[in-house]
Amino acid sequence: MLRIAVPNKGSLSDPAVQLLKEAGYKQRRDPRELVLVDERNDVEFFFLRPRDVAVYVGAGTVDAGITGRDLLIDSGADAVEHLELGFGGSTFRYAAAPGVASSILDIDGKRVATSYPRLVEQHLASHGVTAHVVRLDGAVESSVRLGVADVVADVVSTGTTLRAAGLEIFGDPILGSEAILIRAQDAPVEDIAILTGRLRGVLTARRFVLVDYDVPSDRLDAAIAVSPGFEAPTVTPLHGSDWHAVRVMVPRAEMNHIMDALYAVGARAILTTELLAVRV
Ligand SMILES: Nc1ncnc2c1ncn2[C@@H]1O[C@H](COP(=O)(O)OP(=O)(O)OP(=O)(O)O)[C@@H](O)[C@H]1O
Ligand SMILES: O=P(O)(O)OC[C@H]1O[C@H](OP(=O)(O)OP(=O)(O)O)[C@H](O)[C@@H]1O
Ligand SMILES: [Mg+2]
Repeated sequence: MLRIAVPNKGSLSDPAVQLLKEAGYKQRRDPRELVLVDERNDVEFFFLRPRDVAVYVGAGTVDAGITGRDLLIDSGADAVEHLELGFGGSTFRYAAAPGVASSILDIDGKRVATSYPRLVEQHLASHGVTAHVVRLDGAVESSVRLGVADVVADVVSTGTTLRAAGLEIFGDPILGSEAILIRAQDAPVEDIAILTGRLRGVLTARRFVLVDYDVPSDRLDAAIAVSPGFEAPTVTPLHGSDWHAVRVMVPRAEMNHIMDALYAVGARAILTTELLAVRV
């Protein structure tokens, strides 16, 4: 039975559970459940602290897990990124009071507060900067006001928390992070092929929609040129007429522009449908 680690709390937990549900897996009803067996899919889910997911995967006690790229790097675990999951996006940045620092080199000799000490130590070392890293559990932004650090290094999403603490981002981003599926370094990729295929299927279904339209046969090539589709469009002659019906996968973000362009070349009865899951 495949063993998968899922974040039990924090920003990654709800979207991870939602993704697994859409991929056809059973998920827990009670947030106090620690383990859930999905017999039908031959998978066992372990609900773990997001920070600990990489530790278990690295130790090989679970086959794969969902975590953040920043958490994976900070864990130092022997696990590798397998698939980007398209949620939980953030950047990891340095910040300080205005005027204190403008580049990473200005951190030299200062105190840096963070909940991601390994990630920050690696980053400082790779730039030849020596600093004193102060490890905190959270609410890192308060460390400057409270006098335990000169600089913070933390997850930034909207930047609201930093602004509220009177801090300003400086230097280049340390990391761009998002939720990822990880696996043990030397675990066979085939073991998680079905899981990977299902997750990819949901991610593709979220990015694309299905567009159907009818088009006069002499406009067919022009219409196909507007949206060539994922591979090639499905084209069917309409009975007793010189029209064709076309079905094509279109990036969700382009959907309205493509519908406008199809209408302009003579397509009619243009319909867009949501996809639930896809195998390509
Ligand atoms: N706004 C955000 N705040 C914190 N983490 C975020 C945010 N957006 C995305 N993430 C990602 O979520 C992961 C951190 O999740 P984690 O559960 O450890 O912290 P959290 O969401 O801040 O929850 P907690 O309330 O336990 O601090 C990281 O991969 C981080 O990049
Ligand atoms: O850029 P923003 O949109 O403001 O989000 C980023 C903030 O959110 C998280 O804190 P969280 O609320 O999880 O508290 P914590 O620091 O105790 O983890 C993170 O650690 C940052 O502080
Ligand atoms: Mg947090």
